[in-house]
This record gives sequence, structure tokens and C-alpha cells, in this order.
Amino acid sequence: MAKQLHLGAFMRPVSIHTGAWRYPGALPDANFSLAAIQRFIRSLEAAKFDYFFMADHLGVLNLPRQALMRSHTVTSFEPFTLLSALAGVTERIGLVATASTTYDEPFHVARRFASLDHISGGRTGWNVVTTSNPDSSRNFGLETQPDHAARYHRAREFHDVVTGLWDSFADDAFVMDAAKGIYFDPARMHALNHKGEHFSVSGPLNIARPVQGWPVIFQAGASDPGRQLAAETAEAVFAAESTLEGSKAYYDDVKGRAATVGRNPDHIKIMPAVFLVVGDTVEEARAKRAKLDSLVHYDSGIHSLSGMLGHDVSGFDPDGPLPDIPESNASKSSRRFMIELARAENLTIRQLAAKAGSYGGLAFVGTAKTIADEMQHWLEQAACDGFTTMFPYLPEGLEDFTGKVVPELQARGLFRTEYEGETLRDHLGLPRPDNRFFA
Ligand SMILES: Cc1cc2nc3c(=O)[nH]c(=O)nc-3n(C[C@H](O)[C@H](O)[C@H](O)COP(=O)(O)O)c2cc1C
Repeated sequence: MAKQLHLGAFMRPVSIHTGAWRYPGALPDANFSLAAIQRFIRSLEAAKFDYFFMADHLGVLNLPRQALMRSHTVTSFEPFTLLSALAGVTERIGLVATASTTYDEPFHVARRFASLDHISGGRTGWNVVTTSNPDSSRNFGLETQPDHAARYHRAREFHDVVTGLWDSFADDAFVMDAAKGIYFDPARMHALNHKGEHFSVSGPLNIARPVQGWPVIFQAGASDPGRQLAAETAEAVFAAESTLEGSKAYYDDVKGRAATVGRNPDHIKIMPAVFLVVGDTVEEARAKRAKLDSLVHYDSGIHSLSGMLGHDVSGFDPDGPLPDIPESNASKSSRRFMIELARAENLTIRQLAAKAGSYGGLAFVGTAKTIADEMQHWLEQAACDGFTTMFPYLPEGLEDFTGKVVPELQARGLFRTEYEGETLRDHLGLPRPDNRFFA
């Protein structure tokens, strides 16, 4: 059979787009509505999605109050609590949550994911993040966040402790022999006794080995240490490249690094994040996107624009042109992109702010056919193994994708029409890891 796509959903319950909660028909209260989120996950499961992913940032994102109050993207449920509730209303779809290696403890993380893996019948994935939100540190007794390299150093050891704890019991350890009075066989239990640079954890974990052996390891590193951690540990990666060429290079790099450390490159799935706007015509899809972008509040857009330019432009006349601004330490590519856009399209600061504040990453905007074409092209060009989908506004934006694009992908043989296995590892085509302590 020809290679098929994997599809996961990146779920901000209202959307990742900061204008989305104002879109006609959107559900602005979805962040705090279990009923709404249950509806979304049922649609995704009916469409045979691989997974539902809930991100986490351990604090509101570091925006000024004027921008913060405009955005629905910074406040929602704690992922574990939510996914535990969703496990009870779903049967097959994978449940992926972020947990931080900087602000959490390996024992807690291992135990929570092992529990959710049992509760869900083997459908869990852990998105390993080092947490780049600088405001998070002040919620955990630190004035500033540990630097990038230190965070990744800790993450590597954190992963080894968590996976070691998951291997605490052999699969057959729990004999539950009522006649002999033996609940579990102590010879089939291993205490980790880990003493490392960052952690001292004796173990064993107080729960049986997860259904999947280990929940699936997700990661989203973009930097050199981020990619290296992905190559050494991840089984699925949320890539954030915005072009086909960029994603191909990322795919080759991460799979190449995985091969260098002795892993099978097929066992690490590259899942770029993509923002999807579906219309019955390309023009209609573009009009939806334009309407959505027009709903980004000026205070939110001007903050994003200042960030991209590396210079506070909130004091300039919103209806005047962008003046010359000094060089800065901001990302050179985004600064140049914005300045060129302003000049080429003769945009006012207000117009430019609206563009800066909308979603700037990879987007497929078109009909079911054109979006399926793009997805097929990315797959055939070895730029991805599937996509982590982001919806422009919910429920309509999600249901347009599941109701129109998914059937088109299925008709082309590019996506499953039924789940073939029970676990998230089955959906993603990943092997169950051996227990390092027990044959
Ligand atoms: C689709 C996607 C989802 C992400 N989810 C989270 C998240 O839930 N929490 C978080 O702190 N960072 C998240 N990140 C950020 C990454 O973990 C990572 O920090 C970022 O891509 C920058 O890479 P670097 O850490 O290698 O510099 C996400 C990134 C992407 C592309």
C-alpha cells in the first residue's frame, strides 16, 4: 500500500488564531466548556484522526496587558485533567499532552502518563517540552528561566528517568494469584535507583507498566539541541517549518540524526503544524481567512508587529506609513519580511499590525481538493509523515476539514477509513518498546 498520512489535531479549543473568538459562529467559551471539546474530539475520532493534542505553557503568555486581554489563546484547561475526561468519551483516538521537563518532576510525569495510558487503553502521548515561556519561571519560585542549553540538558536526563520508571514492572509482574496470596512478583519489579546530575529517583513507579510500554514520545524542538533531543528520544515531532523546502530539510536533518544514533528513521514521524481554512471555492476560503485576520484586535496586532520588528511601533500614527526603524536583535527574517511587505503593498501600520497578529506559520487555504493536493505533495516529496492540524475557528473550521478534506484524502487512499489498531502506537505505526530491565 502507498504511504498514508497521519493526522493529529493541535487543539486550542477556540483556535490558535487570536481573532477566532470574534468570528461569527465561533464558540468563545470553548476554552472552559467540556461539552464543546467533547463535540470536537468526537468529530476528530469519527474522521479517524491519529491524535488530539493539548499544549501547555504553565502561565499566561508574556504579552502586555493590552494585548493579553484580547486573546483567548492563553487561558484554558490543564491538559491532564481534560484528557482524563476525554478518555471516557472516546475509544480510539490518541490523547497527547504537554508536560514540562523544566518545571515538573520525572516521577510525577511518569505516573500521570502511565495512569492515563491505562485509563485510555493505550492511547497516550507525552509532548516533551522545556518551556520557553519566560513568565513560567515566576510561577515556580525562580526569578528568570534557566537558559536554553541548561533546559535541554535537564530534558535529556528527565526523559531517561521517566522511561526508566515506566519499565519498573515486567508486563507479567502482576500475577494476582489469589490462591497463593501473591499480588505481584517482586522478582519482576525493578527499582531504578537513578542518581544523576539533576535527579535522584529511587523508584519503582507505583503503577503497572503502561499499556503501550511507553506512551508515545512527542517533541517540537527547532534549535540544534531541540533537534538532537528529538532525534535521540522522540517518536513524533511537531515541525514548525513554513515552507516545503524548509520542512524537507528539517525532515532529512532529524531523521538523519536519528539514524546516526542508531535509531530507525521510520520510527520518528515528522508532523508539521498547518493552519487550515477550507472553502467551497478558493476565493471563499481566502475571504474567510481575510475576515478572520481582520478580527485581530489592533492592540494585539501592534504588539506582534513590534515583536517582529524588534522595535516598539505602538507610538506611531496607526494610519500612517511605517517609518524607518533601527536595526535590533529581533529575528532578521521576520523584520525584513514585515518591512518588505509594508513597502511592497504600501500598508499603513494598522494594516501591517493586522497581518502580524494573525497566524503566521504554514497555512493551506483552499478547497478540499487543493488542500488534499498540497498534503499529498508534501507527503510524496518526503517533507512530512503527516500533519498536526490547526483549525481557524470552531466548530465550523474543524468540521469543514473532517467533513470535506478527510473524505477527499480517503478517496485518494491517503488516509485510513477505519482504525486498524487500538493504541496510539498502532495508529502511528510505532513499535512497543522493550522493557530495558526485563526480557
Ligand atoms: C506544534 C507545536 C506545539 C508546541 N507545544 C508547546 C507546548 O505545549 N508547550 C511549550 O512550552 N512549548 C511548545 N512548543 C514549543 C517547542 O517545545 C519548542 O520550544 C519550540 O519549537 C522552539 O524550539 P527550541 O526549544 O528547540 O528552541 C510547541 C511547538 C510547536 C511547533
